[in-house]
Amino acid sequence: MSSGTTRRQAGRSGRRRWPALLALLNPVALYRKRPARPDDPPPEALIGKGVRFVNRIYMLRAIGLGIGFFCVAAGFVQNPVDWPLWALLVFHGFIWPHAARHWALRSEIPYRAERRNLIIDAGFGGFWMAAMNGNLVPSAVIISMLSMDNIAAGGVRLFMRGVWASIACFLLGWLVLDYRFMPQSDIATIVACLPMLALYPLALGKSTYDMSKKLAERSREFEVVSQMDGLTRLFNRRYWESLLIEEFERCRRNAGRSGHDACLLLLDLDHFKNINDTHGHLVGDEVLRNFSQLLRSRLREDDLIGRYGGEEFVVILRNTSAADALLLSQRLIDEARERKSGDDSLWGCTVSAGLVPFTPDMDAHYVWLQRADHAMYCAKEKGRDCLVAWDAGLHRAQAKAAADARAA
Ligand SMILES: Nc1nc2c(ncn2[C@@H]2O[C@H](COP(=O)(O)OP(=O)(O)OP(=O)(O)O)[C@@H](O)[C@H]2O)c(=O)[nH]1
Repeated sequence: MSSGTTRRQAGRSGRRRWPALLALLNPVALYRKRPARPDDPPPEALIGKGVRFVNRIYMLRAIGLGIGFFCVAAGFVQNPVDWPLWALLVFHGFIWPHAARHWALRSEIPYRAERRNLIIDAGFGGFWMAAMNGNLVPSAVIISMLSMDNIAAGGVRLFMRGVWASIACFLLGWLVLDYRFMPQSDIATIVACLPMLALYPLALGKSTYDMSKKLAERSREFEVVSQMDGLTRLFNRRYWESLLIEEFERCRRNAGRSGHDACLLLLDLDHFKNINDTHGHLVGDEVLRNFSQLLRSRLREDDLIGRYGGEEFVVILRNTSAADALLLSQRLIDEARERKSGDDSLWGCTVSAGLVPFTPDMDAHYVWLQRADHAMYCAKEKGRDCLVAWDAGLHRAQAKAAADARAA
């Protein structure tokens, strides 16, 4: 891309950003209900959402307003006020946190109600500034703590809404109370603000840390779930193929070195459709789960087992020689057959399998897979319930079949 194009694009996106920034300075736009976007969840999906958010903010609010009480109280001692303001301060410091939580939890959408409570907090902050006649230290401490809350809870938009709420309530306080600008803070007031300065950021930091830890755990869980097949809890095809590519590259790098062999095993349940048709899909699912369990119990941790499709399973036998892989695969097929007369957990299903050791002549990982597929189909053709290992003869047969297909 030319630098001219880049500059033009940057200019365009910059131009688009300006209205958004200006909207943050416009209280009418900030408080106007945002038009619904196509990817918004339906309103009914929001009902009951945000309980954890409410509880988290409750804890912070109880600590913050409890300590903040002493900041404002010190301001009131320095510049005395009438008892209704003291009563309002006691309410805000010690009753409001519980009332706000109760109110939010009883709302249809607790998350939204809690955001509203945060704006009310910011409004109180502005009002206390006016009530303290602009006493500088407590005003700055309270406003910065409330802003920290709002930006942490709802980003710049909630922060700016809070700023406007603070300004409005400051002006209201100015009009209602006999406001005189007295910014000097005496030493007692400054000392009373210190606990808030020291403790509140700690509480907010701890709460943010706990939340990010939980988020990291969630994203790890999601990652694991996205790699798994839901029914069998084996790797799903997409993830397993990525492992196959890695293994293929590893084998290519180590080609010729002993102890770095790997084999690919493709297993398919025979006449599985009959199980579904005769006993129903639930029994079919049970057979798939039982067979996965058999694979898991007989293979090593190191082997990478995946569900390739409906009743097809794939295994990368890592660091396994062709001779060992042959023995192991044959044992699996025998065990599946023996279950017919044993616990019958496979409902009489037998297994056909194709086995292909890695060889350096393979150009790409899918050649390995194609060969395994071909070997497995040869096992089906041989009458099922058996293992076919890839060898030069099969290679020639496949090459001939491919040439015939091309000629036809
Ligand atoms: N119960 C269940 N059945 C599935 C699932 N996925 C695929 N199937 C079924 O597996 C069956 C596979 O049938 P076919 O491909 O004809 O294979 P087959 O009956 O095993 O025949 P051969 O492979 O030739 O021995 C189909 O009926 C699919 O509907 C699943 O998750 N659960």
